[in-house]
Amino acid sequence: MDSLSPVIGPKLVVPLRSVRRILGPDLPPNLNRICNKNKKINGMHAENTKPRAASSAAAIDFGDRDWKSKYEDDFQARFNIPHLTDVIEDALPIPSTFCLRMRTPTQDFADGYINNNDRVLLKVINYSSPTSAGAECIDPDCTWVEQWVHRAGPREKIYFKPENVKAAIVTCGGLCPGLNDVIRQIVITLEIYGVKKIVGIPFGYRGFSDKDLSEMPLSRKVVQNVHLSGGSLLGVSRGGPSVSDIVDSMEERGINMFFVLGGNGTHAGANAIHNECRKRRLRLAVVGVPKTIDNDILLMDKTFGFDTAVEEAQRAINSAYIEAHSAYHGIGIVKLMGRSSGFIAMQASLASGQIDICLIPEVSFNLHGPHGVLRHLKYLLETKGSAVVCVAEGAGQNFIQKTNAKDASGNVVFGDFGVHLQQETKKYFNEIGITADVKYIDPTYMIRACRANASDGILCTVLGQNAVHGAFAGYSGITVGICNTHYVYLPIPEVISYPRAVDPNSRMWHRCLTSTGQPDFLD
Ligand SMILES: Nc1ncnc2c1ncn2[C@@H]1O[C@H](COP(=O)(O)OP(=O)(O)OP(=O)(O)O)[C@@H](O)[C@H]1O
Ligand SMILES: O=P(O)(O)OC[C@H]1O[C@](O)(CO)[C@@H](O)[C@@H]1O
Ligand SMILES: [Mg+2]
Repeated sequence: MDSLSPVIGPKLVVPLRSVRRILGPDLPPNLNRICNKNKKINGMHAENTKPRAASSAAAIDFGDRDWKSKYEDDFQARFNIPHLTDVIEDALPIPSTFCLRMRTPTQDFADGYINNNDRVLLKVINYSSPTSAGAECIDPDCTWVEQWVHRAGPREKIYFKPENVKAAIVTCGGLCPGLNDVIRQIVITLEIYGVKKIVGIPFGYRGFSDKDLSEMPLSRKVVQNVHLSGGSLLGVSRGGPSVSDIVDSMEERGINMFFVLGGNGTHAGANAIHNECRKRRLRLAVVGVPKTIDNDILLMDKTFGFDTAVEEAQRAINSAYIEAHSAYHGIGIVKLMGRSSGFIAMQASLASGQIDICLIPEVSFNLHGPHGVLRHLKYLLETKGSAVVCVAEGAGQNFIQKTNAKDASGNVVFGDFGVHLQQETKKYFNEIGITADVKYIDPTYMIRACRANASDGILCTVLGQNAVHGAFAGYSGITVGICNTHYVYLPIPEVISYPRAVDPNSRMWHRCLTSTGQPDFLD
């Protein structure tokens, strides 16, 4: 991507020079900030996933009277959801075997099927100006452009005979509250369609290659109460066999419906598996369910487990607050998950109202110096007597020695900034001769192992059901999500082209700053 190209909204790339051509050299301050911010974010996440190659939006000529309709057509093509019939022309639909159990079905009460042409609007704010807070614009005038995505749900026609289906479920990456709820709902919904052969692949993609691991037969009876505990009934792992080995194994096992629960990495794998299946012309549906406690998947309102994490984090924050408040010059530090995205830290800080400083990977800060975090802690002790800090795990990595260590999936292993901050805080107050009682709480794995709360329980239920509806409808290479409170199907590449991050220019981050009252910690 042209390093001068700002990303104004997700992946809508407008070359900066064309913005400048229209607006002149002086960009509105907001747009300037957007440009700078995105350069920073793209650089920061380069290790993980590269931003998608500039789409045709990069070549938009705003002088063209039809640019808007061309953009909308391009968007529609990008968000088209792949279907088995794209490569298997003779795949014929049959009437759905899914029906709601009504003792007295009436004509008025439709079967509840979704029309294939139903769409959901992805963006709902019509920004009147690029300078409007948090504006996501495509052109310099911030013209309203419609971006429609496919509505999820059961279809009247299906592309699999339930008696011929062997469905497999896998959970990959780290744990996340709600995994069991999704597994449970997939199994229950498959059975309602009439599927008898349902298996779990143990310990992520590794379960396809490790000869000691055997498939776990699944049924409503097996999964009935799994949602009452956290973790994954199937186990999780990072790393594993190659895509072609996975597809070989699926062919051997006779799997023709594959449900993949995981984050960005898992979805990259799922999409590669889908492409390999297409290459082999297999009648096999691959459907993802985004699992990321960090909430770092693009375009969705949220991912399951995130709400639970924010809720559970309150206990740690409250403990840190009580410790800090009860000590003479107490400072509480809480570290929360978020490798490259500070959503949990931001939302947990907002929810608690007890945080004085929230540090996230997306926003740079100084530790030392007249405007640094430590100096502000001193001010807080002087004025309030105590302070509570919430840090996302990916924050402040520039202060820590890099190790080059990677996990089995190739993700960079981070240093512990929470511990570093604790040590630096102690050292700082020691050096300036002020008493400070520093307590550090790292609740990350306790949070991740929780069972889903009620709101995540509902989200998991709907996502699990829709994953099955999507597979039966013949879609493959898709994932399910919630956009503007409606459930949708999205093509996998569009949601994983880079990890979703907190926008430092967003209303939500501004609200967080308003709530904590923290300065910007920059010189
Ligand atoms: N680009 C890729 N292509 C194929 N498979 C991949 C790719 N990236 C990751 N994977 C596989 O996906 C699985 C999970 O990846 P990863 O460990 O990154 O977790 P994740 O899905 O991103 O979830 P989390 O949010 O917990 O990190 C691993 O088995 C890994 O080998
Ligand atoms: O220690 P593990 O299992 O590799 O998982 C840690 C990672 O998982 C995540 O929660 C994402 O699932 C990250 O925030 C974190 O870095
Ligand atoms: Mg990952």
